[in-house]
Amino acid sequence: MEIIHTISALKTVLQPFKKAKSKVALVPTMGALHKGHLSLIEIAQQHADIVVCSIFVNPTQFTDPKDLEKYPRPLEHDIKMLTEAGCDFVFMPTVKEMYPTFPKLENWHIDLGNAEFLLEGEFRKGHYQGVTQIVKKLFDAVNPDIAFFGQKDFQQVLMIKNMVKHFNMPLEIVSCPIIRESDGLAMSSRNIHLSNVDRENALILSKALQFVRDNFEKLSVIELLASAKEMINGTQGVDLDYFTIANGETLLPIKDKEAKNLIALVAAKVGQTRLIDNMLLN
Ligand SMILES: Nc1ncnc2c1ncn2[C@@H]1O[C@H](COP(=O)(O)OP(=O)(O)OP(=O)(O)O)[C@@H](O)[C@H]1O
Ligand SMILES: CC(C)(CO)[C@@H](O)C(=O)[O-]
Ligand code: BAL
Repeated sequence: MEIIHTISALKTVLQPFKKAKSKVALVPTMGALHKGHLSLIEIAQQHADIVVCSIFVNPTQFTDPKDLEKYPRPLEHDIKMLTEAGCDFVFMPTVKEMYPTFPKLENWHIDLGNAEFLLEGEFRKGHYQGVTQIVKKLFDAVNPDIAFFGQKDFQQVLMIKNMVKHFNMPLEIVSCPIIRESDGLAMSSRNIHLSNVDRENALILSKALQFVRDNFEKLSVIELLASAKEMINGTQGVDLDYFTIANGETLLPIKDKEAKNLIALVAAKVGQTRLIDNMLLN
């Protein structure tokens, strides 16, 4: 695996593959890799000839400076994992490489639709402008044919698809299943911050989602939401931001269960760590 730090070096190494019409995949990450990330690499390998993984902790998508500061950066571990996974290139730029005027921020604003302001967008204001700003730069640097994202960040996939439409970018966006620990906790780089007690408490998120999925036919939306919120609010040390059953395209809460493409989404602070999770319902 080759490690690349600059956009120009990346373009140079990828050029022969483009010329040969090889299919190039991009898996964007912020590092601190776990099996969830590796599953994206594996799926990318099944769809493309060349897989590029980017590792970049993007400052413009963080709304909480403490969250940015303490974001884990175990680079050697990440390189070892990607090498073992057979990834072809890892792109690890500096902040200056991606944002030449940093700390002065570039102007960036695109219309991502109303869903930008819901759920994560409500609790992390401006988050999806920062996400789409860096993902556009990564797409421009790699020029991939296909890019892979996790369903764990469900709203992020929607926002990136909207960004791709906005710029008419000729690439395919693939959403990949959530990889969980054996007890149900969704894998996340931030899980590393959980104490033993937090780790135990965090299970209530996937349990509440599973409850909703298991009882979706039996109970009304009101009953499902009441029970799920009761489960979470009844767990000490867990502070719920939202639990919703929403339309998977608009992210608006549903009133009845008739529609297709429904999803339950949750975000909560467990101890000092904010976690998100979701499950498709039909
Ligand atoms: N458990 C998981 N299963 C599948 N994909 C995942 C999982 N966790 C993260 N991903 C995906 O990996 C990509 C990179 O995510 P990122 O580097 O932010 O990791 P993360 O574990 O989501 O970290 P955090 O949630 O703490 O920011 C994203 O597309 C994300 O959705
Ligand atoms: C897509 C992404 C790499 C952009 O920084 C990030 O939001 C992530 O890891 O999900
Ligand atoms: N996994 C989404 C990136 C973030 O939390 O900022």
